[in-house]
Amino acid sequence: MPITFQGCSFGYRRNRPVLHDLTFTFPTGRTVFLGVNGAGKSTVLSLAATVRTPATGHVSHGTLRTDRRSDLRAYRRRVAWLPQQVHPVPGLTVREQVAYAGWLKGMRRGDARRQALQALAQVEMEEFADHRATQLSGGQLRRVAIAQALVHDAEVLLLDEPTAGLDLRQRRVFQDALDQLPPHVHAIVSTHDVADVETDFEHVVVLDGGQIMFTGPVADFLDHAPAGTPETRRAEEAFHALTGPEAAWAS
Ligand SMILES: Nc1ncnc2c1ncn2[C@@H]1O[C@H](COP(=O)(O)OP(=O)(O)OP(=O)(O)O)[C@@H](O)[C@H]1O
Repeated sequence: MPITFQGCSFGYRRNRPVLHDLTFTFPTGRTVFLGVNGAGKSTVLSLAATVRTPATGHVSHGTLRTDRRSDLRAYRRRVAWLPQQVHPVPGLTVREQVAYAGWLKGMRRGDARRQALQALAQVEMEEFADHRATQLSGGQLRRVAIAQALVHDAEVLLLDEPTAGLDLRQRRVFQDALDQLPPHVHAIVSTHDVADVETDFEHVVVLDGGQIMFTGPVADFLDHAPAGTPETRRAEEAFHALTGPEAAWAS
């Protein structure tokens, strides 16, 4: 089941609105979420994660709506969120931090501890399970945060720049973890890295100035690159064609 935005508007205090009456359904499967700095990607993901509340409208997953208090608990169990800023929890080991994330999502303590090890293995961090989370490098901490998103059986993963700061090998490990998700689990991954869009994702969503400029399969996205663009630059050029000055003018 997809995540749907219905008439969502949102602005940070006193600033001009970031989203205005956004109505949009994210594709299912593995979706890459693109946009220039400040386009509104993190804002969209945080609304879908119920970390922020839209001024108007709501987000839904199936019949569950974020504006119905009685739905919130069940909605949050279905949705996992990896924020851009990741913080270690002082005093907790890596395994405890991941298990804690699962417990917050309603898992039993024992299940959360067991699943935490499995999630850490998915990001090659099991050897750090007993280390203090505060002693990790930035990239290691990000991998722990990915494990936090994977630990409970969410149906939608909202991952905000999960590979920022990861080395090439760990980017591949992350991608393998995405590839191994069960078919009913959907991932929305925001990134500035368009190089591997074709191999790693099924769908593309492009946001610009809080508006959806494109949504569709990767092949259709790549078709926006000007004719004659070399294969290796098609994703980048397609992105520029959709978000460049002319695209902004046309909208
Ligand atoms: N906490 C905040 N307070 C005020 N304004 C904010 C805050 N967070 C984001 N903004 C503003 O909201 C707009 C959208 O920001 P957002 O972080 O959602 O974009 P983004 O596409 O995720 O950008 P990036 O790629 O740089 O992470 C920007 O103009 C930004 O300056």
